[in-house]
Amino acid sequence: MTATRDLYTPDHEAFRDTVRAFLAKEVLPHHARWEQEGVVSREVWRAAGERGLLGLAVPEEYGGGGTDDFRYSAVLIEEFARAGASGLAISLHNDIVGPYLTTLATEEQKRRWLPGHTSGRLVTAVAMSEPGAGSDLQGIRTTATDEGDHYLLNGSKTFISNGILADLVVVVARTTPEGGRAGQSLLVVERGMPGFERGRNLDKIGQKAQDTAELFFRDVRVPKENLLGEENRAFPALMAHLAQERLAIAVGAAATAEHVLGLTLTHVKNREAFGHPLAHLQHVRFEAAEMATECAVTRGFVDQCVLDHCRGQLDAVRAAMAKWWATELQKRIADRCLQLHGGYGYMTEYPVARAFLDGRVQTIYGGTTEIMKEIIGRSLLR
Ligand SMILES: Cc1cc2nc3c(=O)[nH]c(=O)nc-3n(C[C@H](O)[C@H](O)[C@H](O)COP(=O)(O)OP(=O)(O)OC[C@H]3O[C@@H](n4cnc5c(N)ncnc54)[C@H](O)[C@@H]3O)c2cc1C
Repeated sequence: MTATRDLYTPDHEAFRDTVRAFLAKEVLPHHARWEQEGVVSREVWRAAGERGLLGLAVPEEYGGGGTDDFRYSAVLIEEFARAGASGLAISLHNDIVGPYLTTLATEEQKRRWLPGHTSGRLVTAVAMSEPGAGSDLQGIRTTATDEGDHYLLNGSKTFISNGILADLVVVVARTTPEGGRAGQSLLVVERGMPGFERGRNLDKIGQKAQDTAELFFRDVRVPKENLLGEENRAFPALMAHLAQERLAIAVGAAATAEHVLGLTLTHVKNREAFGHPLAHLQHVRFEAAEMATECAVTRGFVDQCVLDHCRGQLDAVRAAMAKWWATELQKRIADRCLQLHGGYGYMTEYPVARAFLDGRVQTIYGGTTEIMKEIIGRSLLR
């Protein structure tokens, strides 16, 4: 079933070995405990930094990997997906927050934040969503009022990944009341700033080891030195990075779908009913055939998008296509594979059950399937 992939070189595959070794030693032995605790340890972030897995795209002078080759990120994401290691939000840190810091930060800010980002000393998050604004980010109500040498930040955010552990949070706030999209800015809020408080670690149906939290800002004095990029220019900055965020999610979705299918093929070969392995049933063979075909077609498109992204040619529309298609596929495959496991599929000790639960959010965060279709539809019917 495995097709040859032209995407990776031996160097990428060597990096894959590093990631696998890290997962086997530092992540998987602890994951069940983290799921109970609702959060991963700080030590695992440090360990990831020591192994060179953080800040792959950050220049070496700040302790990063110094590569602009997104395929290394793709390898990392694939291996985390295959391991079912949904607790450590490493792709969020590397592929989503990282680019804001590397492309928008001043030299002084880079020196302040990037060494911690790459060593795992500073866990990062991005806070856009609010109780009243998710898909429609124009509705953001968090305000940052100019007070001379600082902004006074007020408002709240919700569903923020790494929300409990984060030491640096890139917050989208309104700096111009009537500016619409044009009136928003990015501020970096640091752990310990007076008035910055965390709410509950939210109780989710999946990704149990991942901390997802509400954040509250009450008269937080954010120094002007913590403005990231230009004032009132958050929207173009967000748009510039969304394609990579969506591609990263699509890469994980394609890898998870393949992995879950692989587990299921093994299960139906071993599980007997009516005197034969389930795999002898034509229905099961057709299920397997359809799913394997869908995975293979998806893999081709997602790999092409990764290559396009490496060449600087992935546009928002194709990233949206990859995101909605691959995550909807992941959802369908997890559901069908769970069914083929029968009652065992409903037991959380089985990886297929966890994949079903952990993967459900993939069609929601990073822009919902419906918003992806809006982006694509608009581009076609403008
Ligand atoms: C586990 C988890 C982690 C997250 N991590 C982060 C994070 O780190 N940082 C962050 O900022 N946010 C994060 N989010 C928030 C996430 O990005 C939002 O949940 C998502 O964008 C959807 O917004 P919403 O929940 O407000 O839903 P809504 O916007 O209220 O949407 C509800 C439904 O309406 C549909 N809908 C909305 N508008 C349209 C439209 N124009 N056309 C058609 N249908 C539409 C949506 O597709 C959806 O089905 C996270 C969410 C979850 C669940």
